[in-house]
Amino acid sequence: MSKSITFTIQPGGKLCGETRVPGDKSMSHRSIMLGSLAEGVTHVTGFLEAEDALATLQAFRDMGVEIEGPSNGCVTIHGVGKHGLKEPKNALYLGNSGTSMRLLSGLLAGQPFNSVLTGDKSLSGRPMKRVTDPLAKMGADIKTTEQGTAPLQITGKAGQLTAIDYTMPMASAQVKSCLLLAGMYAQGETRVTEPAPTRDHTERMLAGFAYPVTREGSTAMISAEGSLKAMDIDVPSDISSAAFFLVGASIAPGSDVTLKHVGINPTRTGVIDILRLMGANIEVLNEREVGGEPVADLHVVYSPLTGIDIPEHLVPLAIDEFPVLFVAAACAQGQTRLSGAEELRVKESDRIQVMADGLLILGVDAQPTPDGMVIQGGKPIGGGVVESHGDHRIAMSFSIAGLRTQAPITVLDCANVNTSFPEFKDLVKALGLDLVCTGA
Ligand SMILES: O=C(O)C1=C[C@@H](OP(=O)(O)O)[C@@H](O)[C@H](O)C1
Ligand SMILES: C=C(OP(=O)(O)O)C(=O)O
Repeated sequence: MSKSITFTIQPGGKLCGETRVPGDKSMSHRSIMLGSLAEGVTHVTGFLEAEDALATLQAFRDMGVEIEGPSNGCVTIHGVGKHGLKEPKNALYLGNSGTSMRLLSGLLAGQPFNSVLTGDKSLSGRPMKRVTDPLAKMGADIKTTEQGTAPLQITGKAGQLTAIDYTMPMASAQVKSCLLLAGMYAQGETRVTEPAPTRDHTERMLAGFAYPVTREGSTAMISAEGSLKAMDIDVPSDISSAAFFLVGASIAPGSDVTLKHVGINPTRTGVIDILRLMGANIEVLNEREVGGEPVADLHVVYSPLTGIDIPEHLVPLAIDEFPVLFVAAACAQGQTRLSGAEELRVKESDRIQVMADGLLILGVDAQPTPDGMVIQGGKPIGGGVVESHGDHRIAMSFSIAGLRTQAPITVLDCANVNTSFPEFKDLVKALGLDLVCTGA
């Protein structure tokens, strides 16, 4: 991947029009995983054709699953059944994708073959003990580096995993999903309790594939009793990608944007709640249910924002949206304070430090704290050159900031936008952002 892609944004634009952002990344990963384990043929539409989801797709091809596509978001998966995966010939390379690595570690722990999971520089620095420790309690054998990072060397323990009753120390859908997938191969009932609600796409999709998974309060439960029946999946647009337009339209006077067919699962809509608390004008229209997931069109019109103390219960429900919410805070009158979000430090980059560094370059008073940020907003924002640190959400967030800076902003190292949203620059330009992409 080239490091030399640069986005340069001229100030003063606004966003107007209608668009459909690409498919949900979390659901795209899970559609490949569960479709591969199902009996029969699963058809997926709306699949996210971006590097992270494609890494998952390639990993299952490497384990012998026949997968057609993707073509225009359509993927056909010829499921091999719960016990049909084959030993991959080489290490499974998962690129930048934490979701792929953590969910696969659980799934592969109980297979009758060994496997190795690797990733790029960013993924190779992210904590994996959060999955390998509870998996070890189930009888898994997974070696990490001394720092608890990838590569993960998995010795398959088919028939030897036992269920655990585990309370997660952090609110993580990746850890929960990893353990539920391991629980499909473990003796007894695996119980995973979350300290706060996290995205529940794994549970919903398992139920869609007719695999028994139950819930008691904050505990999800699964066992090895069951099989997956192929189904058709329509992946809605990713609210995490829609978030760039929700913030962009909210901060740029004259904006008026409609985002079609967005997934509004309540475990994902923290960004709407937070923006509304700040004074944003967002309407949720045409609510419907598609394949077990709520979907709607979102209409957002410019509205002056005010700083708030972000309620901590909303943090896991907006976890990937904080980089762009920091941009909203920089444009909001008064102080915005985020706490309880230390997880942001272990994403594709340290999203607290990297955003604070970039905002300071633009002249925004942004004070990082161990678990969040305090931003004094509402003052004029300058231009300048900021680094994305190879993190897709940082690159797109600073591009959106260009709607309100007083001079051009240049965002370096933007190739990683392909991780989750390759169409970003085209869609945002079509709605009115003056963005020029240079480099190759
Ligand atoms: O389960 C998922 O698909 C994801 C869960 C979240 O990570 P954590 O579970 O580490 O919070 C999120 O940040 C990530 O982008 C996708
Ligand atoms: C954190 C993210 O993804 P992952 O953990 O799958 O790399 C993200 O997309 O913002």
